[in-house]
Amino acid sequence: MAMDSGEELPPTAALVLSDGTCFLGHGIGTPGLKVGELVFNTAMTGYQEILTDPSYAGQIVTFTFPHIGNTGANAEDLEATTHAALGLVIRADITDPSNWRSLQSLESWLTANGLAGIANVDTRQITSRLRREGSLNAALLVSPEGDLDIEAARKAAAEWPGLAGMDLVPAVTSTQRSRWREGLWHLEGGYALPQEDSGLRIVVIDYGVKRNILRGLANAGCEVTVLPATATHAEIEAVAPDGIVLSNGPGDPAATGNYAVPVIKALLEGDRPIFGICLGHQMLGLAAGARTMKMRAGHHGANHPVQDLLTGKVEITSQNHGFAIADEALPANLEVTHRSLFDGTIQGVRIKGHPIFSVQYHPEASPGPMDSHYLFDRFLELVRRYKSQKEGSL
Ligand SMILES: NC(=O)CC[C@H](N)C(=O)O
Repeated sequence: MAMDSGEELPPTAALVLSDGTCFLGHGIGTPGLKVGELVFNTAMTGYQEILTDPSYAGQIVTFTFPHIGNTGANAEDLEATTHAALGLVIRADITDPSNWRSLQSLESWLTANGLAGIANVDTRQITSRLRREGSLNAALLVSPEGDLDIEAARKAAAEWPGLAGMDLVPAVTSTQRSRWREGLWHLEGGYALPQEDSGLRIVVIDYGVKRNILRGLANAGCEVTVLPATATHAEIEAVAPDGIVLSNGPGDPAATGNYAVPVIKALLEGDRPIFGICLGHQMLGLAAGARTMKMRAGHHGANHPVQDLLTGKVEITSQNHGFAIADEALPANLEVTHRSLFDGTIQGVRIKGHPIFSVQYHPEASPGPMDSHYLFDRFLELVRRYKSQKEGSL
């Protein structure tokens, strides 16, 4: 194996694709075998937020940015402590940390959190293959002793069923109702206490929610209640929320059909504001009667241009999805509000005549630009209006 230094070392990791292609490299993180879908992410920052986003459950992330490790690892950039990405594929050895927030090196954090990785592989070759041929399943094998059973990895990759049809929400959702109180991280160091109480009560249904969605709502002074993905319509009503957020999450939206979608369908009959994010957006589409599809290579990065069709404005967005609402057979009551300027796919919808909308991307960013934060304001404005109308009619 050719290391960056030119030194030849025996390989301690292998990445074996489902078509049998094998990349050898330097193992990092936790030894063992991980099998999942191989995706690539083009973000230049935020590797810890990416790796802890529960939407990545069942996936191995190839980073196209070559310097991974320079911010080390800290306690603030965790998007969740549940299952998330299985591991990572990087071009060079992990860079030494040189950031004031770093508490430990990326390598020791990976090991402590059970993530596997391979370094010193040609990430450009992997990425161009995934772009050309679409997503592939892969096995990531790490063994510090170098006894790599490539055949076992090849078999595991070939036999992995793939994300289509796979429901991974039960592996990442919270099991109990809880309250979220922490605001957004501030550059001065530390989390902001939520702003003055806005009096708005928001329920977030947790399909694998990222903490920065919860922080954004708490920061705006909302009372945030997090409910498990299996929450029934009655359990949601029992909180008497002024607005509902359907969170991001992993796996195939169509595979959650027997619990989440019927509940969302019932919520659509009501008049409460609803905001869907990523998996939540896809499931909102399903509940409204649309179809979802598996994309070829998906969108994973922090620089995806999206046009808001209502204002004409273009925003640069943070994205992480492999499924999307299909353009075919859209129900008449669903209006497309946002589209990707990369490939024209649907990036936002709203239910005509109702305060209900959703986006395919991540308005909370983490990592990524903050262009889409206005969507939280748009949602909270609808929530405020709903609450004052409700109080006015009492
Ligand atoms: N970030 C998300 O919520 C991802 C949604 C879904 N699992 C997809 O890959 O399309």
